[in-house]
Amino acid sequence: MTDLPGRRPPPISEQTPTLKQRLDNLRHLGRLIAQIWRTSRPMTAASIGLRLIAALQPIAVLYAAKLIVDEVVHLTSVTSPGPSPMDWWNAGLLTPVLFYLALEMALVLANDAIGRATGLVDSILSELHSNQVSTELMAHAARLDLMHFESAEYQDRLERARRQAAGRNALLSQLFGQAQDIITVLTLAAGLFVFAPWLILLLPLSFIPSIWGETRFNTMAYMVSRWRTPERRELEYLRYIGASAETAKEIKLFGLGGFLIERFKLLAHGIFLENRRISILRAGWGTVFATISTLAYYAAYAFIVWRTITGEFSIGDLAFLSGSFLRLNGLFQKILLGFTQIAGQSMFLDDLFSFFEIEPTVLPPAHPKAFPVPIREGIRFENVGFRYPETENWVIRNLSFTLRAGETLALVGENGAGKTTIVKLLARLYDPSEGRISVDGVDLKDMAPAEIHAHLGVIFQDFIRYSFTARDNIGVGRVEEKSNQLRIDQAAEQSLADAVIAKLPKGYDQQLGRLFKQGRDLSGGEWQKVAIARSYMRDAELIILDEPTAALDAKAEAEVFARFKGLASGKTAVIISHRFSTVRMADRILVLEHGAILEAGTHEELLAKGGRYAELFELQAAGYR
Ligand SMILES: Nc1ncnc2c1ncn2[C@@H]1O[C@H](COP(=O)(O)OP(=O)(O)OP(=O)(O)O)[C@@H](O)[C@H]1O
Repeated sequence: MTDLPGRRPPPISEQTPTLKQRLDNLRHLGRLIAQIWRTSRPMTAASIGLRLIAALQPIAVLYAAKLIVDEVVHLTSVTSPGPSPMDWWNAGLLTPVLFYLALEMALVLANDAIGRATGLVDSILSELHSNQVSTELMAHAARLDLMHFESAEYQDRLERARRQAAGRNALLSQLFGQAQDIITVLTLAAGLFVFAPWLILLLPLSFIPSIWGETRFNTMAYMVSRWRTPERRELEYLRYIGASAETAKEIKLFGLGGFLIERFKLLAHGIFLENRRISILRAGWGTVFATISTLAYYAAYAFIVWRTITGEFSIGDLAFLSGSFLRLNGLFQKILLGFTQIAGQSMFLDDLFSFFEIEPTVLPPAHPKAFPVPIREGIRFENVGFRYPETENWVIRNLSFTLRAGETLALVGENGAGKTTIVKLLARLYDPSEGRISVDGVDLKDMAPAEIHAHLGVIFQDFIRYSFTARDNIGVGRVEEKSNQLRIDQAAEQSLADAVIAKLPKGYDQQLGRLFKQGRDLSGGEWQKVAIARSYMRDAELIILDEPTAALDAKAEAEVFARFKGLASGKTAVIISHRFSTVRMADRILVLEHGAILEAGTHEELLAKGGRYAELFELQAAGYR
């Protein structure tokens, strides 16, 4: 098997990742933070700043509570100045306790406000970040080769990355929240350490088992999700064909609903069972670990109570220490679980960032040459051979021919003969595995793909039916000119799309397709005319129509071609068609078989030769007699 170019080994094999691999994945957090920072510096700074302030609040509140309790205890032992609060106030006895109460209230109020502000900043930042990831993802996908989109492995990776683009929002808050909790823990631990240093030793007992459990179950969940990507993609696909406008007709007529549902159920059930097993294990062990942690807390509590009874701690100390210990215990668990969750999430981040690591292989050369305008000699294939990545078979081998400047060349051949592949090579969507393709002597590899594409007008048989307006459907053929109505009119006229648009209630402003409200669907042939108009938007030196007229009726086809010939006069053109009425209009015809040329010549020459072309032509003509 040939290896996929631009590929790096899958980050994690079918085995559970080692500790080193897990730590390795943590490096993605740096990239994530950089990405968040790129998204919005002020928002990121605000989120961090607010959390820093909030981190100090718990110890401050606990300490205020301790002061209140100690003051109350003290007040219970003083001689009462009178029965009413005013007597106490006038005697100046209430000032400290009221001050502490006001302090605690202010701290609580401030914390509430900061919490809300943080939530607000985070939710805005999350949305911005999610948009940022999506745009970076689309921008990177646009840089990749066609090869990447035609390979199942890359589709899996793209799918995983796409899921991460939307699914990592919680990670942002979690990451920053983690930093906040760590600061809180440090302050609380410092307080605890001052009063009862060795109480801290009890803490690990309460959190270590939970950490172990969480790490394990996170990894298991990730591995299941990773192994199951192909199945999940199939589920998505089944869901799509089972319930979408494009497929409804055929699914209904073939009565495939039940079949698809069964297939979906079978696949979904397998994934469900695995997920359920992990959930049950997680819940069971979670209960055990939570019990251990509660036991540790009460052991510490009993100790503090005893020291208070013996008079070593004040009642305020008791409140402060038990409060600190409780919070510390909870926070420790939260932080460490947070770490394992973050580590778990960073495995998913690997899916996102490893997609960004895929590099295009069809690259512009260091010193790209310009596409020859106009083409003077022609386009030459010299001993071209091609295999699709990861396949053994040569789709094209030893192919040599010249597409002369100004000539219309038709490619004819059975399904799978390699016609579309030749077009992909001509457009430098792939580079040949062997041999060379040149335009006026300049190798295609010496030109930047974008430069080549700028001089091509290509319409593939599986062209896109954009759910845009009619105007944009044509205009995107050349985005810079998409508001140039004159040009759009011309392109529409040349491709006969003008009549299609004239029939639409809103003309050029009509939304096409069934995807959106008020969209209007077109017939196959009408879509094709719109698609051909798109290619006419370009000042193409080379026009390629890959089965452009398959859905057109005979009259429309004759007309489209008459115009095409008019438009293509002086331009070099390639037509792929199974219709001989189209093919015969070409200046020259290449008959392909298994990626090699079987016959070549004009329609008349090939008929006179009495070879394969004549045979196929007769076969089709007989059908009309
Ligand atoms: N992305 C791909 N990966 C692997 N093999 C491919 C890929 N695309 C096409 N092929 C194979 O290459 C061969 C030639 O395909 P191609 O699409 O060029 O044929 P074609 O002559 O255009 O056929 P048709 O008349 O049916 O459109 C086929 O056997 C096909 O299975």
